[in-house]
Amino acid sequence: MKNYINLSDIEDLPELLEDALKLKEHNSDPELGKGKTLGMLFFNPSLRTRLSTEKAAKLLGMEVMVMNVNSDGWALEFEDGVVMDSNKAEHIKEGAAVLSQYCDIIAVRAFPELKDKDKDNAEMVMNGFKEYASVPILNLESATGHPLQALTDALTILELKQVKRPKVVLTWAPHPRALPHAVPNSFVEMMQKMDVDFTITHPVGYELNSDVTKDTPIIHDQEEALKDADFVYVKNWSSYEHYGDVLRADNAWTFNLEKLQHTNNARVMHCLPVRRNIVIADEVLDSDNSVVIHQANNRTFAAQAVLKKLLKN
Ligand SMILES: NCCC[C@H](NC(=O)CCC(=O)O)C(=O)O
Ligand SMILES: NC(=O)OP(=O)(O)O
Repeated sequence: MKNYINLSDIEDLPELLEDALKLKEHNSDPELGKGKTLGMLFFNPSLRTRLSTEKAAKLLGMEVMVMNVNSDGWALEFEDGVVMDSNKAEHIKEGAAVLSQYCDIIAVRAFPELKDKDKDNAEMVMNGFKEYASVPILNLESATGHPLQALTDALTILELKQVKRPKVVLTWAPHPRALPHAVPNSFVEMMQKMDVDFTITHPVGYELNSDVTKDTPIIHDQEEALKDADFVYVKNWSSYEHYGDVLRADNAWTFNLEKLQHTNNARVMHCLPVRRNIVIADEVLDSDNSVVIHQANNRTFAAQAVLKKLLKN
């Protein structure tokens, strides 16, 4: 694997998932990354991604360097050919090339601004690193995708499913802030690759990018969509059509016990962090149906399997 920026970078998904499961049981490669350095750059906050990826790298024997770019680094310019007379002191051309001298893999988190759809879809930060770095790039959640999260989610469903082809429902839930589409996009793309019966449910106006959802069934009646679900993935996202807008903030779509009762005693998933009693009710998060901590634990092994692939490149 040259980079892990999109799910399309995965060459053999079943093999990658199998390796992650094996690594969870037994750390078979504690020396593979010896003498190699992972550099992680964060343009946005993180708990799980930062710590699970660092842990994964260390389980492979790697050294890890972490930088919060906004607070610690020079502001980076990504536009080509500009006169750099603004507050941006360093161009991605030098920035990525210099980092490539110190790091064997560069990992980057850069959320969208949710103001200009075309700009966010252009993935300027991730693509800037890809173009000007000479080492593999690992996406730690970009404007449009969170492929490490999606790999974790696939791993979690694979481990916990009780029937060969479970019914999986992605349901929108409310949130006070405008959130990105990265997590639902990557989850949708991952479910399309897996042997699951997959449905998306959200209020009218919250359609995701149709280039992502393709022919996945979308049902606007949440109760109907949840019927017989084995897994429910709860997530907020802002409007894609009315780009970045929060169209509604009422609690009619909050995932609570009443919603759970429409399902087949479903396992409830969320990437975290989750706003309790807005996105998911306490009664669900504190129940045995919630697998959010199991999911967060799997982040380490998904990251480890991907880092192995990048190291072997
Ligand atoms: N990395 C996991 C999710 C990150 C982000 N959530 C957030 O920003 C939530 C922040 C808040 O609750 O204020 C998202 O939805 O893409
Ligand atoms: N799920 C996830 O990516 O969490 P963090 O934002 O805390 O890294």
